[in-house]
Amino acid sequence: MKNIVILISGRGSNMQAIVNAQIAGAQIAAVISNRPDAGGLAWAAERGIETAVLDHKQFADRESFDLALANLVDSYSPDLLVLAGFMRILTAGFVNRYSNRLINVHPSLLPAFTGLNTHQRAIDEGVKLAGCTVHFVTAELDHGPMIAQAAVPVLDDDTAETLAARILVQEHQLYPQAVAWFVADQLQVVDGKVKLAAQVRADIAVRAPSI
Ligand SMILES: Nc1nc2c(c(=O)[nH]1)N[C@@H](CN(C=O)c1ccc(C(=O)N[C@@H](CCC(=O)O)C(=O)O)cc1)CN2
Ligand SMILES: NCC(=O)N[C@@H]1O[C@H](COP(=O)([O-])[O-])[C@@H](O)[C@H]1O
Repeated sequence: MKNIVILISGRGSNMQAIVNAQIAGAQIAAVISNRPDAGGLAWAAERGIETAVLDHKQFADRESFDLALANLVDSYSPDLLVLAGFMRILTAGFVNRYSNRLINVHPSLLPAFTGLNTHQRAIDEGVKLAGCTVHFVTAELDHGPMIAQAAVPVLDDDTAETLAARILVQEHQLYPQAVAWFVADQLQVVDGKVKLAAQVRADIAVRAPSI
């Protein structure tokens, strides 16, 4: 059984999708928010999942918040730390504690549109495809090794809200799948890129057919 801790900042719809997926081999140890008013906290608590709040506004700086957050997270002995609508940029010190076991879902087709307001920026740029990316988190914002992506069309009459809603449907399918791959040890980071274990075996077979 792998322990999963999920960090949220708001409604937590991706957290809900992961919980509802009832992933074999996964146990949601806790849901933690940096915002006391995060709607996802009540949703998780109503389902018997342990919740906690660490209000970033109560800390003098990012480093002290991240240190307290790491101590809280580590109290649940996570095998995997999942960012699900978590809206704080994490320090290198925090990220490096969870190398290759810290993931995030970002609402764009990375490397396009890192940061915030991705939907409006995609519309403003006139792109015809948008989507979401699940990736390992590194110190450099939204630049970690990508695990999976899903694309949706951008329609002429899209608003940021309509595009966000279309992408969210894909997030709710993609993120639980990515978590399930991690829990089943199907993910490997090779030269900074993520390969599914089966694909890694296939790649080796192609390069060395004599094996
Ligand atoms: N070191 C990293 N930290 C985080 C990453 C990452 O890849 N590396 N991913 C983000 C998630 N994210 C986009 O997917 C993201 C979240 C928050 C922000 C941001 O600018 N936050 C502001 C506050 C915004 C707010 O409170 O509404 C801030 O932290 O000052 C950008 C991108 C999670 N962290
Ligand atoms: N940069 C992080 C970011 O923008 N994350 C995005 O927040 C939305 C709400 O998530 P939620 O419904 O799971 O709380 C989701 O679209 C997620 O991709």
